[in-house]
Amino acid sequence: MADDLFDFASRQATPAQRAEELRRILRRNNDLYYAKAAPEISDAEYDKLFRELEELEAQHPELASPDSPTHRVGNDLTEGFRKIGHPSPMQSIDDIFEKKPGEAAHTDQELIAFYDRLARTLEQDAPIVTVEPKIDGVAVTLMYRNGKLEYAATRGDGKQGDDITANVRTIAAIPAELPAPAPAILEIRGEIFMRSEPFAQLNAQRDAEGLPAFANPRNATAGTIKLLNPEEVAARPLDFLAHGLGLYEGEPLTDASGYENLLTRLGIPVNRPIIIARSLEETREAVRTVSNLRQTLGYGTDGAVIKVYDFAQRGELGSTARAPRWAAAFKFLPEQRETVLENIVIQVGRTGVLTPVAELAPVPLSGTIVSRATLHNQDEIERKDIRIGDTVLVEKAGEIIPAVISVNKTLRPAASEPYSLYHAVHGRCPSCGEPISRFEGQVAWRCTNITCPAQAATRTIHFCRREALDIESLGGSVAETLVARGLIRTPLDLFKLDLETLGSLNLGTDAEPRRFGEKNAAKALQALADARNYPLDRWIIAFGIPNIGAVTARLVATCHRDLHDLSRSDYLAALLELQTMADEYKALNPKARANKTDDEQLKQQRELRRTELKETMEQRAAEYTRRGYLILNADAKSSEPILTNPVGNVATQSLVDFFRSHAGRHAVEELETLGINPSSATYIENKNETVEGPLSGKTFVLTGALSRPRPEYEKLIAAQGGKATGSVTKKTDYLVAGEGGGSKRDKAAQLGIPVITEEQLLSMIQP
Ligand SMILES: NC(=O)c1ccc[n+]([C@@H]2O[C@H](COP(=O)([O-])OP(=O)(O)OC[C@H]3O[C@@H](n4cnc5c(N)ncnc54)[C@H](O)[C@@H]3O)[C@@H](O)[C@H]2O)c1
Ligand SMILES: [Zn+2]
Repeated sequence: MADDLFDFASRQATPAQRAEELRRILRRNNDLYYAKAAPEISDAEYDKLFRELEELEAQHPELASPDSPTHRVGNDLTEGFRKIGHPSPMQSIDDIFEKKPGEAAHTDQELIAFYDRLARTLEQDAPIVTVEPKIDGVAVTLMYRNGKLEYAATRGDGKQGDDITANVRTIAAIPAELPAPAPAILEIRGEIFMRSEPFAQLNAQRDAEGLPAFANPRNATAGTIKLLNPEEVAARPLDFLAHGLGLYEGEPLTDASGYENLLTRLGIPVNRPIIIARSLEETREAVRTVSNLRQTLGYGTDGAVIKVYDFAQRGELGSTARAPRWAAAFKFLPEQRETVLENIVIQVGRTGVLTPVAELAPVPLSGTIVSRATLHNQDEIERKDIRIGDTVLVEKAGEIIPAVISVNKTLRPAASEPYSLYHAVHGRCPSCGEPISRFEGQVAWRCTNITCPAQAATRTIHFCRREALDIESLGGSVAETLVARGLIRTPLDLFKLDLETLGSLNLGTDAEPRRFGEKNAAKALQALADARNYPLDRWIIAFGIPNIGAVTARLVATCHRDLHDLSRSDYLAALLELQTMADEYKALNPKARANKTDDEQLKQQRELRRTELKETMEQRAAEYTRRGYLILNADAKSSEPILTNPVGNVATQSLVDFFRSHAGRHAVEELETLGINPSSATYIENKNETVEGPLSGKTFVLTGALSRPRPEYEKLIAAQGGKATGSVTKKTDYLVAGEGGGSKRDKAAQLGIPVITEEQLLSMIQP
């Protein structure tokens, strides 16, 4: 199958290897989908991998394992939320597919098998089931005690979930109180989701504010219910529908109709329609009915849920660790079509991300004519080997933007070439012509130019944020308008605005003008005047340099006097040079297998180079080690120089790149012209001298196996006024020893230096 994800790997690997690989991929995508609400692959792709693993585990029972993703529900637990134990587990639902993609025959085969299994287990020819739309949202449980909403929780790991009560209280569809007589205990299971129309409005609004759009309503919902500020949640169009029951104490409930009636009386919105089917044929028909209703429901659905009608029969069927045996989710196939990919164009988004977009020969798909599809990023293009001129399979599922699923390689033109986004744009941003780059650990190519026209509004909004220069009255839609009306091209242009221009700025339309006003303008200009004197770290944040957050910005500000100093930083240059030398030193290690040789001359040459490198490193680092800006010491065993870069290699590179880039240099020059040179409020000339603490004047040596990395202890000791050195001498006050550490222990014993444990060290800091 040409569109098989990772099919190359599957042909090479043994079943055990493939199972491990699939589990790894599924776990990663579970985390992206449930905990981070930012999936990277489509549900259909996920389902295919999941099914492959299920089949593999069925064929090779020895490979089965209870912690395989096939035996667990995906885990959405996140930090920052109280955990709530579920009185009965919140489960998933087993999928059944219409047919395998590309397979014409066997339609409904899995549905028939499911129904047969129900009939057999229940010893009944035609068990009654219900069929209802499967809502593509986020599962939630609502606990009502004596008619009052006690808490709301996510599914979590199935056993316990995150307490999202405060957020759920903002959802209008969920009653806080139920009309009497209410059951003593009523635990409602249901779905929080967004309807298509308000979702589209939300995205339009985000786009106007320069925020990234949500890929689909489910992601938007999953992200929203995990926001820490309920006020923000209240502004999002969340909705709710009930579809299940947890703990219950009240008038007896025996079946799906009783449940539906009870909830209707209590004013809890129920997912409808719930079609009752009394035979296999009726079930198949009901599934078709739900499928045909899809376009009219007003919310995204990816299937129909089939459930046994009678509650006693549900009990009889029971459940597995992951899902009930009395229910199944019939997954609809998303509509797919083949067409020719005529060209790939690169769009520069408002945040600087370069997105490849396919231009297609127009095809009708799910009710619209599709002529463009997102290709996501270079990695996706490579993974699917998509080339210009290819015949591709395009899919549109729900409201998601059309996507290219696979390539029909049998129709590939002979002259086609692999596609490279980087080469297509000659390594430069199509909007501003500056070099593009990739962030550590991210797949997207970006333009990081602070003066890129495509990003003017987003950059200005960022520049004005509270954590940056706190000019919030000029952020948001005001920044948009300033850019749209050509009054600013870059954030720095803000400093050139005058009272009259800003005051008469029209925030409305030509027909309905709305002036920014003199009073607001005066306040904004005052905020800009204040910003001129804000400390260096806030300016570093304002520049929006890749990989630089508030913590790094603050750290960098302690090592530089002002922007002028930072923009020509020898310290950052030294860190990069030292890292390069340390890497070369390591690469020449004679003990490394790659360096095994009998060539004595070569060995000598390498040794010479290593000595030279070590000396150069020590010289280059000298000033900064003395000032406590970095640590360079030797590994006890190999005497390999170890560089501890407190800024981090990636961040260091990012900063250096920024200030060396055309755009960065230009920004610094422009600030100079404007008479702005932000200075550091936290600059420390010599970090070794200034720190006073419980360890002041004490010298430590670390040895043996410690529970934390050694550099971490070194930092800790330095932060408390102490000093950590590499070898035991008369000047050493304490040897901190974990397990092992033989020679240093001997030396300490010889010199009568006390040997202490990690715990003793920590208690010296915090008795
Ligand atoms: N794209 C990705 O990277 C990725 C990663 C993980 C999971 N997924 C998707 O999630 C699915 C697995 O997620 P899951 O375990 O939550 O299962 P699921 O979403 O397929 O089905 C179970 C859930 O359906 C919900 N539901 C909606 N309507 C319902 C109704 N009418 N009746 C009963 N329940 C209803 C319930 O909340 C229940 O928890 C996969 O099949 C895949 O499509 C995608
Ligand atoms: Zn650009």
